[in-house]
Amino acid sequence: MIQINNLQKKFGEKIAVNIESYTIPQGDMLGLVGNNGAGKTTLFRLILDLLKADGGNVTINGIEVSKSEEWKNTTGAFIDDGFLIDYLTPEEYFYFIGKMYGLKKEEVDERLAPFERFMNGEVMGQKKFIRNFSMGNKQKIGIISAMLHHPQLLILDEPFNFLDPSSQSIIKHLLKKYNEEHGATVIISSHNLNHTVDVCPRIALLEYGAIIRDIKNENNSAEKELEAYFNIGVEEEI
Ligand SMILES: Nc1ncnc2c1ncn2[C@@H]1O[C@H](COP(=O)(O)OP(=O)(O)OP(=O)(O)O)[C@@H](O)[C@H]1O
Repeated sequence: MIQINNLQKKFGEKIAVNIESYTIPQGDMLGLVGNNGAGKTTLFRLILDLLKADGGNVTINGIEVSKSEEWKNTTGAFIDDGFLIDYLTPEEYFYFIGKMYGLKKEEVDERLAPFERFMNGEVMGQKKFIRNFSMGNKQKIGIISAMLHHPQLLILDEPFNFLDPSSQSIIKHLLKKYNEEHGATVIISSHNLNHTVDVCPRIALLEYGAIIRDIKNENNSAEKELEAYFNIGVEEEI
């Protein structure tokens, strides 16, 4: 379970995150949506202790993320390609990540198998360093490496970015399956409302750093509410 308490982060005078209280129970699949600059990435960085909060805290299973390393073994994340190691090939990178979590080469291979269609023959065996891959393929490498150790908490910032339509569809399916089969908490952010309502039974809408709506989404029921929110003012201004 993730608990957010009075979490605040400012950049100068700009409030990036300001969340009084928010709970994400284990096993939830949560979509974070919000306009550019709403605070999605900053919130992820605070959850992952990549940024120091100005106030408040985040706990994962009761552990305050900034005060312990324990949650790291059971958390996987891909925020941007800064997470990757550019001078390795994807294979070298996957085995390196596997080693970190005590996985043998064969175990890594086994865990890569379900991603075969997602990789579409363009990731493995290319004899190419990660730095020379396209943005879409880097995105794939990052998502897969975040999932390799079967984390109980998976955080992906804009996982559909740079992916072609069929890869978007495959990763939607894989994430849903992962959440269901592993009982893992999965949190994604996205500007793609269709994908978000397709895969996330719960959706948090961020505005100026605050969660202004916590939407239950059953059979795409959140679609209309989200479309109404994101269309506000558009007709008047055009
Ligand atoms: N390192 C930083 N220095 C200064 N301001 C920052 C920094 N990181 C984020 N911000 C500001 O904090 C606010 C929230 O940014 P954030 O990147 O979290 O939003 P986002 O919802 O992820 O946006 P997008 O959808 O455009 O990716 C924005 O106003 C942004 O300009």
